[in-house]
Amino acid sequence: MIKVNELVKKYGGQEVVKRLSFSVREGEIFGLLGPNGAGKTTTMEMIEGLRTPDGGTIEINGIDAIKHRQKVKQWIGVQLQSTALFDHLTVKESLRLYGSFYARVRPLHEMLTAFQLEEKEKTLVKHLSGGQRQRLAIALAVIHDPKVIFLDEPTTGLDPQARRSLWEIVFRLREEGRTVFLSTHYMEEAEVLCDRIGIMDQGRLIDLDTPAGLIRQLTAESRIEFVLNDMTRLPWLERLPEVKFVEHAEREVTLHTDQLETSLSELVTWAKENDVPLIGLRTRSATLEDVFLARTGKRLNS
Ligand SMILES: Nc1ncnc2c1ncn2[C@@H]1O[C@H](COP(=O)(O)OP(=O)(O)OP(=O)(O)O)[C@@H](O)[C@H]1O
Repeated sequence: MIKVNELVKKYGGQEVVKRLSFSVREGEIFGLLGPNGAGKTTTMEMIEGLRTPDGGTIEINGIDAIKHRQKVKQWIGVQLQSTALFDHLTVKESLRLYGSFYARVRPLHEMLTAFQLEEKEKTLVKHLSGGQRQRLAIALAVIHDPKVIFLDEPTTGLDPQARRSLWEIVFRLREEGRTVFLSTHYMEEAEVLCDRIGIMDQGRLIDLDTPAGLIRQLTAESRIEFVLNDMTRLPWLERLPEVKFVEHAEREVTLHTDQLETSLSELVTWAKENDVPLIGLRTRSATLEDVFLARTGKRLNS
């Protein structure tokens, strides 16, 4: 659906998007994940036709999106920043106004229902909650029934409940057969929402895969943690099957393993046979946060 090849953007001679190449498949939710300043917005806005690239090509639905901006525009929907909405219009008036820009639009009542705004149709935009504003901003972006929808950090600043309600809406966009291209700096959001994720840092795409695929790439997949009373037992733990190495901070022990189930069942059997209590036993599997740390050397939300 979208093909980007060797995309470059410079500001004042400095490259902020560096020969980026990737594809977004039809009907998927694709996410760009990266810290502030990684170049996500610049990349999205070049694809949307709002900024002109300094190099590379962009294809949308088989058409050169740089040469044929107008043609491509009808297929795409771009979520406005919620600050760009008109505060003194009601929800209904906003939908009517944006609808008037297009020859063919989705019916008003359908939009109000789909975006859970039925009860707010007569409310002024300035009186909406953060979540309602975001839902309206997305409704306005899909009023002309586009094939591809761009959402730039759609849940930034929302509380967990409003965030979840927005995720439902994004899933529905995919169910309707649309392609969703979003950016986020929330790990959990990327993991729950996206079919595939491109990790972006300093203008480059450093990895691209499904969330599970990214996590699988990590060697030390899982950890088993517990408190050990008798530290003389430590050498036995190192010999347990599939345990790669053992760390400890005072009596808090961490076993690193590629095969969580095998190591865990061997550990429990060994502990029972030797009457060793495993205090506060718990397991932890790798997350996208670990992937990000391993690939970039830094934490995303620090
Ligand atoms: N119009 C501009 N003129 C000059 N520099 C810019 C402009 N827009 C962005 N930049 C710079 O380009 C880099 C990438 O910015 P961009 O907004 O694309 O990153 P981002 O990943 O979307 O970050 P954020 O999550 O903060 O929105 C940053 O260093 C930013 O300061």
